[in-house]
Amino acid sequence: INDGWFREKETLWPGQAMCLKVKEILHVEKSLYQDVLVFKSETYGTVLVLDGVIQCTERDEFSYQEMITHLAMNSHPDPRKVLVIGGGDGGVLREVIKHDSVEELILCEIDEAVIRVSKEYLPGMAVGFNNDKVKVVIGDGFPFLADKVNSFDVIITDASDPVGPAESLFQAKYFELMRNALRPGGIISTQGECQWLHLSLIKEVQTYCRSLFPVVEYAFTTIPTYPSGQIGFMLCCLEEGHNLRKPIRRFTPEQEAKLFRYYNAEVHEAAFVLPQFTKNAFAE
Ligand SMILES: NCCCN[C@H]1CC[C@H](N)CC1
Repeated sequence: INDGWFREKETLWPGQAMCLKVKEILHVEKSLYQDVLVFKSETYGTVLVLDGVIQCTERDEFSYQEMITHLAMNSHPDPRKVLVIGGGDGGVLREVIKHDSVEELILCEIDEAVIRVSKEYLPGMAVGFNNDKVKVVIGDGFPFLADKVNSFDVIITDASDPVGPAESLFQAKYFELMRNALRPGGIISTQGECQWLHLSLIKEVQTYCRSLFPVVEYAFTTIPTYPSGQIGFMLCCLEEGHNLRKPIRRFTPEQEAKLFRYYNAEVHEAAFVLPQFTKNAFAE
């Protein structure tokens, strides 16, 4: 941070950097896994930064949290057992519990500092922890999944980027573990990076997902403070021929107006409509 601006300089998006004007630095810490920074921005509310990368801001986090969650949850007929890998800020938990069908919700986060800091500085996201359906495990999602079989209806991997603690969550083996942990008809939704920046990585992930799942789709959402203003999701389903592009469960427009700020049934469908350059890359 200099001259009062935070600059998100990162080799994963060379030659560009998102800047946010800083009002006040709230917390700086070196956790067991990463550098943790929380600051109050001038125009995006409180911001959580891990290893110099923006994870969420109060003003636009809902776009990512709602889409990574409801694209999967509304594609499943009756999601009862849900697992979140990562997601220590609590935002995905807040979204999952909007579905009454959920009986058991486990969150496996490697870094307790993220949960602690989110509870202190991001109450609007950490609200997800205040629910008796939620069970929190502090640990690495990779070994956590290693002994899970036929256990979850939906698995959401709310990861940071594939450098640092989340690196293993982008490997083929990890997707195999998620597949084995799913119950029949299970669905996974993972942080799928950005088509403007990481098309080769997305293609790589898509290729090994296609070797593991009968249905694999990429969707994306707009979010101002992520690199290039948008982020994608890889959605996979174990059920042959299942069309993930249309929600099979939906809330009424009145419920959507009350429950969401980004997601709705039309946005669900629109999220899978891809620009030609991405379609061309995926067809190669
Ligand atoms: N719930 C926290 C979201 C983490 N998602 C990622 C953060 C870092 C970004 N470059 C990509 C999305």
